[in-house]
Amino acid sequence: MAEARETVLVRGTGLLGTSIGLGLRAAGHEVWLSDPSPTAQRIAEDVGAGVSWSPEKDVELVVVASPPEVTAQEVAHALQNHPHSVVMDIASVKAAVLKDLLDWADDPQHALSREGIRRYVGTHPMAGREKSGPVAARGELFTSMPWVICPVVDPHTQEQLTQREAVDTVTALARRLGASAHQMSAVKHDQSVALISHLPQIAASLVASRLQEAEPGALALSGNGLRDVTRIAASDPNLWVQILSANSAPVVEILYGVREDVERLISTLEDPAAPGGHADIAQLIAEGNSGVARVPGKHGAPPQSFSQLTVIVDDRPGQIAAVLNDVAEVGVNVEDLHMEHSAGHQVGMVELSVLPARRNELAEALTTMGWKVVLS
Ligand SMILES: NC(=O)c1ccc[n+]([C@@H]2O[C@H](COP(=O)([O-])OP(=O)(O)OC[C@H]3O[C@@H](n4cnc5c(N)ncnc54)[C@H](O)[C@@H]3O)[C@@H](O)[C@H]2O)c1
Ligand SMILES: O=C(O)C(=O)C[C@]1(C(=O)O)C=C[C@@H](O)C=C1
Repeated sequence: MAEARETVLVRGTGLLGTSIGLGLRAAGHEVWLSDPSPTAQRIAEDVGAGVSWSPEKDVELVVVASPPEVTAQEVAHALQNHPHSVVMDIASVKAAVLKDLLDWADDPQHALSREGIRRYVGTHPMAGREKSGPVAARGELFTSMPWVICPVVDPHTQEQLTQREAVDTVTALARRLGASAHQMSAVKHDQSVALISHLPQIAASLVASRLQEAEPGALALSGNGLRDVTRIAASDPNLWVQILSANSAPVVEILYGVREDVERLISTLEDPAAPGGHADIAQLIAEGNSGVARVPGKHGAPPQSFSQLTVIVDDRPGQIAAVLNDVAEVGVNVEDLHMEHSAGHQVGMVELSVLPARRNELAEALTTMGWKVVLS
C-alpha cells in the first residue's frame, strides 16, 4: 500500500466504502467497486469513488465495507477468491467477525484455511456519519480520526497469525486517508467502543426518543444543547441492531453503571432539598466535567478550546465563501464553522472557531474588510 499505484477493491459501496474509495482515488489509487445493490454501486461510481470491478481484474487489497452481519462471510469469500490479496474489513464490531473466521478456518469442511486467514486484518475507522449510503460519502471523513487495527491473534497461543506485511498494508491505507492507526486486540477494541461509541449512540437515542411526545411549542425552543446530544440519534436502526447485538456483553456492563447513576439521580431529584441533595447533583455534574475533560482532540491530543466570533452575512449565495476567502487572506485557520439563520430576517450568522490568540486580530481585520462581526 505504500505505493500510490496499488489497486484496491472496495466491496460494499455505502457510506464507508464510498468514502474510502473517494479518499483513495484522491490519493492516486486505482479503486474498483462492487456492491450487491447495483444502485449503490452506480452512485459510488458516479460520485467518483472508483470503477465497476470485473473478476479478471487483479487487486492487491480488498476492503470489505459491508454491514456487520455479513462481514465474516464476505471476508472469507474475498480470501478465497483473491488468493494473493490482503483482505481487511471495517465493521464496527471486531470479536464476532473474528470468531466466525477462526471457527471456519478450523473446520475442515470449510473452504477457509488457517493459511488464508494470515492475509486478513480486522479494522475499524472511528469516523462516520448519522447518514447511510454512498450519497452521504466524504473522501475526507477519516482525516485526523483514529483507525483501529486488529491483527488476528491465535486465541490459544496468543501468536499473531496475520502476516506483518498485511498489517503494514492496512496501516498505510489508514494513514493515507489521514487517520491515525491504533493497534489492539479485537476484544480490547470491542470493550473500548462499547464505552466511547456504543454508549453515546444509546444515550442519544434515549434522549431523542423522549422528544416523540414533546409539545411542538417546546421543540421550537430547541438550542444547541439538544442538537449536540442528539445528532447521532438519526443513525440507521438496521446497522445499530447489528452493532449492539454483536457487542452486547461489554455494553450491558456499562449500562449497569449508568442505571445506578440514573437511579441515584432520580431519588435525589425526588427531594432535592433533603440534606446532601445539592451536593449529590453537583457531584454528578462534576463527574461529567472530569469525564469530558478526558476526551482527546485531533490526533489524540488533549481537547483544545477555541474562541468564537460570529460574522453576520446577507442570506444569499456566495457569502460564506466570501467570508472564508477573507479569513484565509488574514492567514487564520478556521477550526470549526456553524451557520445559523436568523428567523424572519434575511441574514445568516457564520460562527467561526479559531485559536484564542488570533480571534481579536481576525475580528478587527474582518471589520476593516467591511464585515459585521460579533464577538461571542
Ligand atoms: N456508519 C458509520 O458511521 C460507520 C463507521 C465506521 C464503520 N462502519 C462500518 O462500516 C460498514 C458499512 O457501514 P455503512 O455505514 O457504510 O453502511 P451503508 O448502509 O451505508 O452501506 C452498506 C453497503 O453494504 C452493501 N451490502 C449489503 N450486503 C452486502 C454484502 N453481502 N457484501 C457487500 N456489500 C453488501 C449495501 O448494499 C450497502 O451499499 C459496517 O460494517 C459498519 O459497521 C460504519
Ligand atoms: O459521527 C458519527 O456519526 C458516527 O457514526 C461515528 C461513530 C462513532 O461512534 O464515533 C459511530 C459508529 C462507528 O462504528 C464509528 C464511528
